[in-house]
This record gives sequence, C-alpha cells and structure tokens, in this order.
Amino acid sequence: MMEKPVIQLRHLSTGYTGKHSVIRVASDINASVYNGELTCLLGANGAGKSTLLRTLSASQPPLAGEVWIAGKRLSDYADKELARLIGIVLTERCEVTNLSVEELVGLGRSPYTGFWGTLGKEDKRIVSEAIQQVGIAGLSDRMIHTLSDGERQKVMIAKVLAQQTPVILLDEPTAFLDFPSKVEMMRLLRTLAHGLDKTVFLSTHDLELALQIADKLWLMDRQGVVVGTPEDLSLDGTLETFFTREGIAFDRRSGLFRIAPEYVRSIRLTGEGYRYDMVQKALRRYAIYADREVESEAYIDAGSGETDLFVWHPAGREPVACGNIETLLAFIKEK
Ligand SMILES: Nc1ncnc2c1ncn2[C@@H]1O[C@H](COP(=O)(O)OP(=O)(O)OP(=O)(O)O)[C@@H](O)[C@H]1O
Repeated sequence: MMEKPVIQLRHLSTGYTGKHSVIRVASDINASVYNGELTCLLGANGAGKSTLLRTLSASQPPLAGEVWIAGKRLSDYADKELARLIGIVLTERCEVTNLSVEELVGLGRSPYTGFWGTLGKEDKRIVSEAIQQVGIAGLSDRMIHTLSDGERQKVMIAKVLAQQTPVILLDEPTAFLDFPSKVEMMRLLRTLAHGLDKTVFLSTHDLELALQIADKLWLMDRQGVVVGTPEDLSLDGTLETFFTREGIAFDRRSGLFRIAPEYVRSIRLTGEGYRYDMVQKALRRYAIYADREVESEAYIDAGSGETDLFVWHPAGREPVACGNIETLLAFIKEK
C-alpha cells in the first residue's frame, strides 16, 4: 500500500530576495516526503540543503511554488499550529546562556504549555525521556554554554524530541558527533520514523551512513532533486554519477563508495579470511593490487586462522616472516 505523502513540494523554488536582486538556489522542485520513513537529503556544499529545510519549516518564504504539509498549505498554518506539527533543528549556533540542559529541552514543551509555562508532571517525564534517548542523561543539570559542540547538538535534538511533533526536520544533525554517536543518532531517528510513524527529513554529509540507513535519499544539485531508495539509485546509476569524482569509486556490490586506488604494482596474495582481506586493504593504500589470481614470482602469504605470521616471499630470496602488517609493509615497500 502506498503511504500518503506528509510533505509535498509543488513547483517549489527556493532562494533569497535581496534589496536589488533575487538569488535563486533551487528551481521547480516536485517531490514528496512520507511518514514512517527516514529521508536523507544529500548534496555538495552550497547545493541548497539548508535553504530547503528553512523553506520547509516556514523559516523563510519560497520564491515560487508551494509546500503542502499534512494536506494544507504551509503558508496557511498559524504559528501555534506549526509548533505542534513541525520540529526543526537548524545548524545556527544557539546563543542561549544561563539555561541548563533540562531547561532548554523543557522549552520543547512550550507549544503545549505556553512559552513561560510551567511544566507539568507529564511534560517533565517527556523531557527526561528525550534527554535519555539522545544519551545525555548525565548532563541534565549542566549549563548549555559549558557543553561541547556535539553535546549541544544532542541537546537541540532532545529538545525537538520533547516537542513531539509528527514532522521532524534536521539540518546536519550528525555534523559534530563522534562516529558511534552519529550511528546512534541515525538509528534513533529511524526508530522514530519506523516505530512512531513520524516523518523525519534531514540533511547530512555522512554519505556512508545515509546509504545504509535512509529509507529514501534526496540527491540535490543545481539541476534539481532526484529521489529514491539508496538501492534503486544504485541500480539506475544515479548514485554513481552523482558522487563519483576522481579518486572516488562506487562499489556496486555493496552500494557504497570508497577511495579509488590507482594501482602501480600487483603481487600474488595467498591465505584466507580476515587476514587475507586486511593485507589486501593495507596494500591498496600503497597502490599495490594483491590477489590470489595475480601471477607473480614474489608473493605474500597472509596465513589463515592457525598462524599469526605473515610471510613475504621475495623473488629468488629467503622468505621473511612478519608478526604484523606494519612489518610486512616495511619489507614490501623496501623493494
Ligand atoms: N542569506 C543568504 N542570502 C543569500 N544567499 C544565501 C544566503 N544563505 C545562503 N545563501 C546561498 O545559497 C546557496 C545554498 O546555501 P545552503 O546553505 O542552502 O547550502 P547547503 O546545501 O546547506 O550547503 P552546506 O552543505 O555547505 O551546508 C549558497 O550558494 C549560499 O551561498
């Protein structure tokens, strides 16, 4: 069954109106975002991701066209209604000082309590749950201005969770996070979409993560937007053309990108499993193609589970046993 789109962009053009000119960033976008899905917006620096997110959250007006949310024009919503419909985390550094983490996340409840409203018992429970969910329970009493960038980012996301809106828009929510936190955050956002049927739309430069976790990708450039599942966009070649540059190669088997090697040498590699793969990976970094299919007199034995030695067999000389890949590399590069 096809879901109904929650957000619809109809002939949407985004950009900025200056005193004497109009700067058009994106033109005539027609696309939809669905509930129950995590949608990731990808595109180069300056492609217009933040501009689009600000337009979708009514923080800036479209240059032309319309945004429809939950069956109604965005421009027809009253501010109060919007605050219960859309939660947004933008990248602008928040300037609040003199607020604790708990108080700032508590502001997420303001659509329900009034801005200076006191939090009831249920509000407090929701706030503390949001703080738990982003993994910063230990920071509840800390003042915002004493936090690291990543910690502050988590607080802003907790605030939007506490707002409990059906639509959540986030501009680069993973930007300042360490790798495990990036993965955690993406998984949390996906859980909100899949488990609570929310509409989650975020921009990111974490391509590898987005390719693995997003239900839908939006690929944005000056030509417009292409939308699809990561796998469909792999199969039809869109991903490959969108991201492949000199030095970046698309691996069709995994549907992921890697640094493209330019091999200058090849060596036969024997052995098995994880050890074989790791030797192959290390040599790729030195532009050496190593594989069991290569026909060369010199060869490397990566061993198997039973041995913990890597043996380098140079052509016409005695073999050298190495305890780790670092030592092995030293011998091979020596040649
Ligand atoms: N206030 C503004 N007035 C005029 N032009 C702007 C304004 N803000 C951004 N732009 C321009 O609009 C274009 C899109 O910017 P935007 O911030 O949306 O890109 P982005 O895809 O989010 O980039 P990044 O990945 O670097 O964050 C850029 O060329 C930028 O210079």
